Amino acid sequence: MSELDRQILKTIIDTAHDHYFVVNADGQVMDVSPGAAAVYGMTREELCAANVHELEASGVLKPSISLEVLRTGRTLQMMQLTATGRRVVAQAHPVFVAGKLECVVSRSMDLTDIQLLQQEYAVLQQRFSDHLRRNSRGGELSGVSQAEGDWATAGAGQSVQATEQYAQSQAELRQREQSAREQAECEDAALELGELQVRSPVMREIALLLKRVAPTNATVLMLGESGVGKTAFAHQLHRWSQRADGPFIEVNCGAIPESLFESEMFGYQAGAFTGAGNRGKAGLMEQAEGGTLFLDEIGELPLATQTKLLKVIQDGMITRLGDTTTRRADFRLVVATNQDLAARVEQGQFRLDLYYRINVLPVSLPPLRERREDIPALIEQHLSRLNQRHGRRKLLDASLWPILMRQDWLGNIRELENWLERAWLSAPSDVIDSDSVKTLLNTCSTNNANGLGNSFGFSNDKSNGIGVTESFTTADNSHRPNSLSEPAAEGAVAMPIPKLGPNETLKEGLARIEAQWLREMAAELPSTYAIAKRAGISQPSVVRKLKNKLR
Ligand SMILES: Nc1ncnc2c1ncn2[C@@H]1O[C@H](COP(=O)(O)OP(=O)(O)OP(=O)(O)O)[C@@H](O)[C@H]1O
Repeated sequence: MSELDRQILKTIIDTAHDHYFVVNADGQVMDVSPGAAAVYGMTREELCAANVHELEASGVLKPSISLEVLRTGRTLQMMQLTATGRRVVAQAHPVFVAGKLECVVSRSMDLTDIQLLQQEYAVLQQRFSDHLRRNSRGGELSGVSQAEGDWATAGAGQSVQATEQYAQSQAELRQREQSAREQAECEDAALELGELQVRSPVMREIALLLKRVAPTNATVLMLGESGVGKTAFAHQLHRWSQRADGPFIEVNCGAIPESLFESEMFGYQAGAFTGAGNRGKAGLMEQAEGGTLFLDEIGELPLATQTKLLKVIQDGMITRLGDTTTRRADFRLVVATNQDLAARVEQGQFRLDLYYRINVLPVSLPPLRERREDIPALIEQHLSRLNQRHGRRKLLDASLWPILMRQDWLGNIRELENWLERAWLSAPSDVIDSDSVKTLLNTCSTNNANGLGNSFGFSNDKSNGIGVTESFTTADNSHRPNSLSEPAAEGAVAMPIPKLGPNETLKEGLARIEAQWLREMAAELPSTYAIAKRAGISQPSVVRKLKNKLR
């Protein structure tokens, strides 16, 4: 390479917006671009004297993409979190000379600034439209608003003033952004959320509300679809409450047979019934003494059982089966359901008086598709759990993030976790990329036309080998998956949209398809637990659906 070529290359690297890393086959850093220093929190000289093994071990590179490329010999792209807290998307390419991997060139782009700019842009746009609205109302502009209006509509002669004002407004925005970040950090610390990932404003509001009501003894009713986190938040409510040192007793109302409800919940005296034994047993309500009793799937309780539960709630007393003495019920009641209890009351399937008793503090947890901001943190947390559990360190390729963010996750967080586990297990290497989970991508649920479909809602971009949405035709159903419990065959990713019957409503059509799915799964899978796992819903929901739909 001539001196001129070298200088041209150096100028390109030194002045490029992206940051470059060049690493030799042993992982020794050969060169970095000057901008990399700020992103990785070390000087260029320090970085050039280091080895990527050390940089990864000390947390400067989380993870080192160059190491992955040295291991796999393949081009990779992934998200990195740097030691200075910046999020970058890194791309690394192996360089082969005569078939031998000689070095890795990686290029990273700092997304933190882009995100900041997007936020600034949104705020500026908002200001601009506010300004237009004020103007169109013909109102007088006040001092500050006048300035805002001026830069937004400045003509050529006012450009210097407009630029200064723009710079000032940017500084203000940065300051606001910083204090919002600090406030969020303070809130997190105050909330002590433990394992719970709560990023979306709506979930932060809910968490704050729950923390506020935790010290009271008020009954909380958790509402929301299956898998949204009702149990997880009930548990957190208990941890925040003054009963945190007491037990948290979780009861799945859908899983207790009606005939056993009383003995399970209230307990029994010695000899109360055949087989009761001679020592008696404390019921679940007694076991919850000093703590929290969490009744999940409360909508599943039969009417007769609802009456017995209501009596305990009203009287605050428990009587064991076969006993004459009563004991004080000392627990905080938290209940949950994914059903529309008000509708069940109207249909005569749920007691109105019990409904009022439990509907003291209703808290609705929105489905994951309505708070997609929570998805990245949930994925990161579960991935790190899986890595810990299996003693490996698999990573998610950056190309998968937007795909996973787009999914509707009809089974909510449970489905997301199950999917991730399957992806983790299916990926042959330490990088989970769209190639290694190609068939699995079809098994994510999405809110497509039939609302139940397992086709992945990609665009028609086939270039990445996964974005195919065409339906099967009757003439070509050779790609159709054989069964619902198996992922679709490679290359076949969409299901045909079933037609509604001539007089069938949408609701009836959906129920018919759901029943058909369940029938097929019940025939193929060994247990309701296996069906629940496959369908991404809870096991009691499966039992209830099988009972209702297959009648
Ligand atoms: N905010 C969260 N952060 C981290 N994990 C969560 C969060 N919310 C829920 N999860 C996890 O998602 C999974 C499903 O949550 P959970 O069992 O609480 O849902 P649910 O609404 O009670 O479901 P069901 O109605 O089917 O009983 C669990 O593994 C839980 O730990």
